[in-house]
Amino acid sequence: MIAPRPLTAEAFRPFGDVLEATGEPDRIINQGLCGRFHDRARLDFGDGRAGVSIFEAKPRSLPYRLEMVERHPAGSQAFVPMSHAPFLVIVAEGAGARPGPVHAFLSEPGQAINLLRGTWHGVLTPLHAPGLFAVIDRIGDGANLEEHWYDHPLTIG
Ligand SMILES: NC(=O)N[C@@H](O)C(=O)O
Ligand code: NI
Repeated sequence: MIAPRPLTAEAFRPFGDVLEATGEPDRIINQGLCGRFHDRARLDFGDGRAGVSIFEAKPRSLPYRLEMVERHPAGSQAFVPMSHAPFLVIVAEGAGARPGPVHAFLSEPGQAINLLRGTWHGVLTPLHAPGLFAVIDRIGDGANLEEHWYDHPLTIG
């Protein structure tokens, strides 16, 4: 069984970015009433363009049966919760044809993620309703989805 670890920017850095309001803001704006944590995601949309979509995903529960991971070779993908709830983040190492070791993370309320272009990941996995997320990813022509189905599903949790 793969046990989820707490989601931290440091641990997640090889796979993507953790978006959160921690530490001092980079800028104080709006007459001092707002802190801006500026430009925190390594976005990459290749030859496409940025799109914002809304996902309404069914909540899952732990232990979670991981049947597949996927990756987007043409662009990054960010998941921004629209509810104040943790969600499950699953990624796998490797840039080759097959994913490497799998890692699972449990987010804190208030954290969002941006997956780097080409990062193997489990699909969006909320753990609480409503599974509402804003998703920022590549809109464009051409294939942008590769899937790897495990012969024997992995257990997370
Ligand atoms: N297919 C799709 O739009 N979503 C997936 O890429 C996902 O990671 O959830
Ligand atoms: Ni995806």
